[in-house]
Amino acid sequence: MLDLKDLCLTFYPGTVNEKVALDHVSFHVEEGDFISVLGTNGAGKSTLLNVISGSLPNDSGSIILDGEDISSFPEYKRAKKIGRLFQDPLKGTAPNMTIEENLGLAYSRGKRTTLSRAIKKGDRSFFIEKLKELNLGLEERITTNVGLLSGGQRQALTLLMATIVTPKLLLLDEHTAALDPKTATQVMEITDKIVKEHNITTLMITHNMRQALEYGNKTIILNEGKIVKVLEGEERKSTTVEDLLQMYDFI
Ligand SMILES: Nc1ncnc2c1ncn2[C@@H]1O[C@H](COP(=O)(O)OP(=O)(O)OP(=O)(O)O)[C@@H](O)[C@H]1O
Repeated sequence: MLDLKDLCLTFYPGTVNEKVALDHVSFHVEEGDFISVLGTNGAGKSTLLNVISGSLPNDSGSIILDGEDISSFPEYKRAKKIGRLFQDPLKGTAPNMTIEENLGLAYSRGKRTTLSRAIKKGDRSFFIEKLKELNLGLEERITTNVGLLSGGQRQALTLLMATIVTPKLLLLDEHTAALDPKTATQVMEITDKIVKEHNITTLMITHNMRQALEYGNKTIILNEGKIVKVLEGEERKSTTVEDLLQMYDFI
């Protein structure tokens, strides 16, 4: 589904601030893989997701998504295939628009349309069904402005918006890190349910090692812009948080 081939990116090359953020990253992601991405601060995790989504240009290498080389596509074109969530629940929604309007825009992603046309007759009942699945009572608040929602409610809505048209790839950049532990667990469970139901190929950055092992089918560890460990199958099943901490000590 996703092939990363020899991706490189250096910030401020040739200066005293030169920083190699991605160092010949090659990796193959199978369709339906749900991969947790670990690594110390500055390891290159967000840069990797930024390069895949097109918000940062890579210096060299290529990105093949669903058989298509998207390396030269601008970010807006990739956004038709890639859903993305950030740590900040304020990103990804329009606060002065209602839940319904936000969902309408997300639902018409990739189509040239006006807001009034984005929300068509009959969509409301579909949106209400989708909101019910979040189990947060948002279906009762469809005409509420998104700016009035809590961080957790907003993050769950952003997740729904990113997946209401099933993306080829979902990129989650510490999307539960800013939430309190109970809400973070709730949003993580909603994420897992949506990803599994639609078999969405997903990369999820997290600093939560328990979460990294509990969710998804593979874990990769980045260090200094390189993938230094891939955990899957039996090895991943038998890996504990303590094992991961030890791995961090050795990288
Ligand atoms: N836009 C940028 N301009 C310059 N340097 C950058 C930029 N983005 C990232 N970097 C640098 O590249 C390196 C990798 O950063 P990145 O944000 O990808 O790390 P990370 O693994 O996501 O870290 P964290 O866990 O702290 O979020 C860091 O040294 C960072 O300072």
